[in-house]
Amino acid sequence: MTTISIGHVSKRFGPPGTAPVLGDIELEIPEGQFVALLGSSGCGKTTLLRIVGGLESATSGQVSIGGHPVTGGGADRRKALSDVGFVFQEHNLLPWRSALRNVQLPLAQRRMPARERVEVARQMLELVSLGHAERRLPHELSGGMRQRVAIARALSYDPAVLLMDEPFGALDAQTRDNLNLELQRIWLEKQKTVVFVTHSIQEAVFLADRVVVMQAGPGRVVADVTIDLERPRGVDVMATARFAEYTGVLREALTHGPAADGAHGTNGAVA
Ligand SMILES: Nc1ncnc2c1ncn2[C@@H]1O[C@H](COP(=O)(O)OP(=O)(O)OP(=O)(O)O)[C@@H](O)[C@H]1O
Repeated sequence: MTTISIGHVSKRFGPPGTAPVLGDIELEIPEGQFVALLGSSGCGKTTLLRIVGGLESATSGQVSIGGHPVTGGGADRRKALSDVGFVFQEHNLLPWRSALRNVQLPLAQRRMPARERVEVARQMLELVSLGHAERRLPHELSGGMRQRVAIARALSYDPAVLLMDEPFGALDAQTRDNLNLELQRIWLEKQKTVVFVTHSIQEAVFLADRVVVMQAGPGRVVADVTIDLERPRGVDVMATARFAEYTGVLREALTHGPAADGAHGTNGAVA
C-alpha cells in the first residue's frame, strides 16, 4: 500500500515568473519503506520534506499520506498530519524540560492522561537506549543523546510516517555510525515509513531501501535506486564491494544526473 503519494509537486518561493525551487516531483512511497533523499545543498530536499509534512505549501501538485491529502485543507489534512513525526537537524527540545518531559510533549498536546503519558514516554526513551537519562535536561545530554530524545519524541504518538531532515548531520562520524545502527534497529522493530534527507552517500546506502537522488535547477529526481543489501546491516557492510558499487552509482547520479539512456534512475542496477 502506498503511504506517501507525491504527485506533480512544484514549488516557487517568489511571485509567478520567478524560478521554481522544485520542478515536477513524482514519488510513490509504499508503507514501511525507508527512503533516503540524497542531493547537494540547495536542490530542494528540505523543501520537499516540509511540503510532505505540511509545513510548507506546494505551488502546484498534490501530496497525500495514507490516502488523506496534505495539500488540501480541513479534516483530511489534520488526519494526514496526525500520522507524521518529524526529526530535524536541530533537535528542538525545550531546554527547561527533562528528556522525559520533552518526549511527553506531543502526548500532552494529544490530551493523553498524565500517567499513561509518562509510561509511553519511558518506553520510548528505553527504545532509544536512554532509559537511564530521563531526568536530564537537554544541556546535560550529548548531541547524539539529544537527537535520540528527538527521535523518541517523534515516535511517541506512534505515527506511521517519520520525516527526518539530516538528523545526524551535525554529529561526529563515530556518533553518526552508532545512531545509524540504532535507527536501523528501531526501524526494523517499528516498521515506520521513513523519508530521510541526507548529503551523505554512505549514510543513504547504509540506511535505506531506496535512495532518491535530486539535483537542482529546478529540484528534480534524477535517479531512484533500490538498495538490495540484507538487514540488519552492520558497519562492516560499508567495506563490501556491493556497498562500493551502490555508492559509485549514486555518486555518478549526483554528479552527472540521469543515466545516459534517459531512464529515471538505476533501479536494481547493482547485481
Ligand atoms: N522560505 C524560503 N524562501 C525563499 N527561498 C527558499 C526558502 N526556503 C528555501 N529556499 C530556497 O530553496 C532552495 C532549496 O532549499 P532547500 O533548503 O530545500 O534545499 P536542500 O536541498 O535541503 O539544501 P541543504 O542540503 O543545504 O539543506 C534554495 O535555493 C533555498 O535558498
